[in-house]
Amino acid sequence: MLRTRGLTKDFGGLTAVDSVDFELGTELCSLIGPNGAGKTTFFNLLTGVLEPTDGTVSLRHGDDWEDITDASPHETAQRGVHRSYQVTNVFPERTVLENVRVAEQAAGDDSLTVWRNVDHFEGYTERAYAKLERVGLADRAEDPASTLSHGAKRKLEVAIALAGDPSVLLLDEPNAGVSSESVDEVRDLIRDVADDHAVLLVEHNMDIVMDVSDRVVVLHQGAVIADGPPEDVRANPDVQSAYLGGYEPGTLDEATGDATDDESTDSGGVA
Ligand SMILES: Nc1ncnc2c1ncn2[C@@H]1O[C@H](COP(=O)(O)OP(=O)(O)OP(=O)(O)O)[C@@H](O)[C@H]1O
Repeated sequence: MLRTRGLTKDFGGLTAVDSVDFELGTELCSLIGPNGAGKTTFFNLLTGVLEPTDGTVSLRHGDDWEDITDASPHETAQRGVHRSYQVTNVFPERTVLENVRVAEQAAGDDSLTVWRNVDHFEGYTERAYAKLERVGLADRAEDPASTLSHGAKRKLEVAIALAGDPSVLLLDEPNAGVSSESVDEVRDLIRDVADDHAVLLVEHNMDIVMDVSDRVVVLHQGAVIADGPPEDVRANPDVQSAYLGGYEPGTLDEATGDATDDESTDSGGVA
């Protein structure tokens, strides 16, 4: 679906992404690696947020590959590559439904009139509602987004990323800040959307990565050091020394240094 060849990004003297050859198929592929490995930079190159120093990004349409290296973020999204962000990206004062409807309109032909609330946008509303049903937020449709818990906000971000029916989903730490009670729900949602989308997931929670992934790619200092099924990657000595550091299932916080926040740190705090 999405392919890179020799993809490279230099920031001054630092090579953040180093000659990466990568191809995402119709699968759930996780991209892991230590802090600073280049994961976010790689996402930014795939989505046109950053221009590469070298290399190409291509998107598959049937038997053909379209070079989208120079496409803007908007053009990349229009071609069916959507992403969710590490940092919450919702309009807090708008309702949950409005947030998704705006994303549907932005993906459609009404991007200049996104906030107009008139009946002929019914189609967008219906499509937005369907996304909320998919992520399990239909009962919160009319609530302001600010009243959602961290976990529910993450689900809303996935619904926003689904708006416009992309073929490729790039999910950037969809579990960041999610309480331990909601982690399983978000994990199930990630697996569910992978049924009909090619998904590239950046995730620090190794239990989730090992559980949901069809394939795991490991970045270290901008380069791919391992690529394969989760069990092979977990057993790879290079990966163990660069990143996992003795990871055993159920011990992720010790392995990655990551922690999940309490839901109460969020503004709304609704479970
Ligand atoms: N705009 C920038 N200017 C200069 N250096 C940058 C810029 N963005 C990222 N870097 C550097 O590039 C390297 C890769 O950063 P990046 O954020 O892509 O890593 P990451 O794997 O996403 O890390 P994390 O897991 O902490 O999110 C880091 O050394 C970072 O400091």
